[in-house]
Amino acid sequence: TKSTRPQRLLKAVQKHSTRGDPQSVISAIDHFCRHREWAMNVGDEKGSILDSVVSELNPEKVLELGTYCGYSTVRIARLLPPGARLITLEFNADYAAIARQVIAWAGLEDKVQLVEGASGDWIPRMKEHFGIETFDFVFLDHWKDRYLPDTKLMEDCGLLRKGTVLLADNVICPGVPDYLEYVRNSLSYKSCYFKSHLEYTKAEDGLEKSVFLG
Ligand SMILES: O=C(NC/C=C/[C@H]1O[C@@H](n2ccc(=O)cc2)[C@H](O)[C@@H]1O)c1cc([N+](=O)[O-])cc(O)c1O
Ligand SMILES: [Mg+2]
Repeated sequence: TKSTRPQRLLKAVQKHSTRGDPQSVISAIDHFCRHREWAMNVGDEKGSILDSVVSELNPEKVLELGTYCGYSTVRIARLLPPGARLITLEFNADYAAIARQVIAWAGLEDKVQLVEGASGDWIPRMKEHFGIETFDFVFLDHWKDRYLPDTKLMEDCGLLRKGTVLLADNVICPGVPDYLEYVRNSLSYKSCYFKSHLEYTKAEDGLEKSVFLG
């Protein structure tokens, strides 16, 4: 039977990158997506912006919504200090199986906990199940109609503290208008837009960085 795109992406990682070398994994995925098959990774251009936000923040507790094949998981985890933890939520079991192998190939499994299921089910369980008080950094890159409800859910569950940074992918393409309107108009957030391009294309897209003010 025909392979899936995530399976072909994993094969490209195993063929063209070095085990235990996260940067080579990132480069292999970007090359595959630019020259073989486009895939919905945050990509190299927006990925550099993601890197700078993570490096500046040095977060201890990170939540990623939407693992897919683990590209941004590897980008973030490779920058985390020792002892820092990244929890990444993935709904699709097939994507999760590929992501686990990409994360392991990069040698980052000790920093990453991939949880299978829906964000709406797991966000309310972060405290009792993972012993998380609050997150320092949240990367939103899952279903675009879930960005806003999940942000409100994180607020309601007390998972955001003064200074928690939310970074949202795709605020232009495919777009998340309700989320943007909320974080840009709410008195609880200081928000700013990082203009960039949709991964591996010339179309405009960007990241919205929103600091929770408590
Ligand atoms: O649609 C997009 N992303 C949706 C991602 C969804 C991912 O989040 C997971 N999830 C995890 C937990 C959940 O609760 C729900 C879903 C899904 O199982 C999937 O792995 C998208 C589309 C384009 N595009 O150009 O079309 C570009 C992008 O950068 C994108 O991110
Ligand atoms: Mg995206």
